[in-house]
Amino acid sequence: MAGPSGPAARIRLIRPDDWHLHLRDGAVLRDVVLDSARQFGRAIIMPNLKPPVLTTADAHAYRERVLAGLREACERVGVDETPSFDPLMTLYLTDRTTPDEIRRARDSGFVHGVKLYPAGATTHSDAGVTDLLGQCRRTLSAMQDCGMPLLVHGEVTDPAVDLFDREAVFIERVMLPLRRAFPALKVVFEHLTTADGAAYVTEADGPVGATLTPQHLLYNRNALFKGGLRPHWYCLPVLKRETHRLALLKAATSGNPRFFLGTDSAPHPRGAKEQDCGCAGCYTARHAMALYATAFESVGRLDRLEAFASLHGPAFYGLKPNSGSLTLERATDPIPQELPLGDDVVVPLAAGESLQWRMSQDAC
Ligand SMILES: NC(=O)N[C@@H](CC(=O)O)C(=O)O
Ligand SMILES: [Zn+2]
Ligand SMILES: [Zn+2]
Repeated sequence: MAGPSGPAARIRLIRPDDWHLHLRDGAVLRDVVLDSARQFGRAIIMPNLKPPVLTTADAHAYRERVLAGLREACERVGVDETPSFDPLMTLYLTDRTTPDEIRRARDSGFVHGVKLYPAGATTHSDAGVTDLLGQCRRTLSAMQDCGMPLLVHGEVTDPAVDLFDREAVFIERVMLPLRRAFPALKVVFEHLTTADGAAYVTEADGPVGATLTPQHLLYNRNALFKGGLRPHWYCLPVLKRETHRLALLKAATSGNPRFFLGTDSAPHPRGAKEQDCGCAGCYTARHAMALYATAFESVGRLDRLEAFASLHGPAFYGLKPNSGSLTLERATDPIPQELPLGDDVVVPLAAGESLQWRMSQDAC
């Protein structure tokens, strides 16, 4: 492992986990799942399918499809041994999720979180919650009692609030009242994008954590408009100003165990992004660890990557770190212009750019 500033040719980490991942379903799932399983021992699998993953039974069926998709993907590309990959499932919280469903989820052992999508906030969120403390009190209370984390897309949907302010306003309008009402509820502020969010998570009392994506650590909102409109840099919450990026990078590399890795890798077919009303979501799974290593190295903190990627997440979720390892080596490979995605293609984040790291071939 490199010291705070020493240039290393290789870095070996405890096998990391991805605490925020969209795998989708069907042929798309089969095309993306191996990208994650090659690097990560486990991933929190987001439930925003169409229709969403509402019940423990839905989550069980989806988990089986993920595992079958991984086996098929390995066969197709001729991987001898399927990488060990544990999909940690989640339920999609609605106004109608019951306390009984929460207890069933907890008893299942394979559901590790319940996801709050404020209705209308992001991709496939129309079935989401309309009024968290008005509609979901009993369910939140059951979650608090049985230690089930609430995973939060932290943006208000009020059209009167500027898009770039929606995370900061969410803290005031939703997070603070939620944490006052349920101080022992475990909450993950997903894909944090602002200095306000980083300060909140750092200072909040009680069990609060946050995931950070590679795009929010590496890029600011200029990337959306570099030489023209760039749909493949568009995700929600949207990229912010440079001051916010620097605050997020500081949080990620601080060693504070509340901050951990969550790619939010969210594949959309090229055509769904390059159109009048393009979808939100960046595809980062293929190069995830190389992207994070590039971000950490930019501030001379490769020595903090392992804790962020492999230790803080399991500690928050009450799990052990993985037993295997992952090796990254220096490289200057360009990110491909596109990758297969079902009967279409996906354009990965930063397509055409060169990274400084790649996963070592003997790593999986
Ligand atoms: N992040 C995104 O921009 N999109 C995600 C949804 C989400 O995580 O909000 C997706 O499912 O495409
Ligand atoms: Zn989200
Ligand atoms: Zn997401």
